[in-house]
Amino acid sequence: MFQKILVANRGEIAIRVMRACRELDIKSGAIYSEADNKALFAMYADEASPVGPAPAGQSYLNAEKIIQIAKQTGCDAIHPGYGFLSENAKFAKRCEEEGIVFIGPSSKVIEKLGSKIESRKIAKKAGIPTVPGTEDAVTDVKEAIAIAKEIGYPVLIKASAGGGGIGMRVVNNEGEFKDALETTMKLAGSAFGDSAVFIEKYILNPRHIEIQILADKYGHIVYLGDRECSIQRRHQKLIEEAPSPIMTPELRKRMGEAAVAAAKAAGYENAGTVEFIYSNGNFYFLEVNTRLQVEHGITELVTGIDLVKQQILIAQGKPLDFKQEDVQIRGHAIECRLNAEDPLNDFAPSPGKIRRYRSSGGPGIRVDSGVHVGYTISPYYDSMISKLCAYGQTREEAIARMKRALYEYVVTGVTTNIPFHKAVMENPEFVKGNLSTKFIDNNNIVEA
Ligand SMILES: Nc1ncc2cc(-c3cccc4ccccc34)c(N3CC[C@@H](N)C3)nc2n1
Ligand SMILES: [Ca+2]
Repeated sequence: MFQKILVANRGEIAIRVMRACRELDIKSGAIYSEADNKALFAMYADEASPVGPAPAGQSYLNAEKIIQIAKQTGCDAIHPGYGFLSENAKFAKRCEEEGIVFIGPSSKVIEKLGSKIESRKIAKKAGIPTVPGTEDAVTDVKEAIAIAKEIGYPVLIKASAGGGGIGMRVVNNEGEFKDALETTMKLAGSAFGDSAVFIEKYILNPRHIEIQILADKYGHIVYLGDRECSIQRRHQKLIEEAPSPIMTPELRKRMGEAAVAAAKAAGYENAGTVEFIYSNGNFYFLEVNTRLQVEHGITELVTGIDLVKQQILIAQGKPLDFKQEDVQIRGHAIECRLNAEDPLNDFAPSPGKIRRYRSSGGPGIRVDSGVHVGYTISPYYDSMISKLCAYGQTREEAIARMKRALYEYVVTGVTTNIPFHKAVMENPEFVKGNLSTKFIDNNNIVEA
């Protein structure tokens, strides 16, 4: 049993992990930067240690300082949350070297799955549908053009070490290729320290559907249903739901088993998400996210399984205490990410001090918030205020509850995207479940 876990993150996810620790009777340690010294998560933990100045590079990304704090405060394990160092193989390896349990997959698996080229090979070998494209990195434009001719334009050039849509470039014809290939390789080199790129057929207007998996240390791997994450802006997810409006028991079984096969082939342990794109009845493997995701709460709502507690139990060497057939998807859950951003200023973060704050409640509502009255949203980090989740027996009930909860939510002092979320909940295409990754582009969402 762990006595104490260091939560190497901030805001709502830090509180989320600390809540799981408290329920498991495990002490929690926080790290906080100078910008977060009055933050809720730092007060919530059993112990809080300053980790450095506000810039993430000097605080939440300072691997050696975090490991030093873990050792000095007697932590057995570190939970990285999402973002920051959560998918950083070097950090996971340093934890392993220092005898501190990294709550997640092994550093080797994080490294392997951090390469999209490697991940595609694993998926293909496991018989999982992948997007038509190249097996390996391409460097030679002639070779790339030959492949593109074979699979047909438009194609995507993707950075193997990329994430969240960074280092992705659409190529519509042969003439564009040379420049697109060179710029994408250069960008990948400078952004990720790895200029390897590969080619995929560009699937137009797909849905973005992902499968949650849990794997213990004894080879038991289960999938915990699906999440639709198509409503995003510049690869920032805004609204997610579980299950996907187009999901059927057969499709869920096919995608779930594909996700488990990929995890098995990769030697996966702990919580992970296998990302797919879906179009015209076909789904294609994209990548594996080797961390707990922001939107994990909607899966917890429809399965009743606490993913963070499962992560901690798995990291302690406990076998899963349930099987695939025990997993039931019941009802429908929607998550709206409430951000301090100004839709009239191109959704730029709108940092500032929260003057009045009252979050929603009542039947079927879950709020994961990291803020409070008087809290200043920092310009140094993401502009998230909270995640508002609404659960219902049906999608219609979940939407009705989300509309009510958005009506109840009061935040003044900063501009928020609550009006955007209200407008989506009223949007006929959304209500019909007609989603795609082009939803925001295709529907001019008039702020309510
Ligand atoms: N071959 C092929 N075709 C269409 C794709 C569509 C996406 C995609 C996924 C989710 C949202 C998007 C928004 C704008 C553009 C693309 C997307 C995509 N992503 C986005 C980030 C990363 N998760 C992979 N890969 C794609 N790959
Ligand atoms: Ca990813």
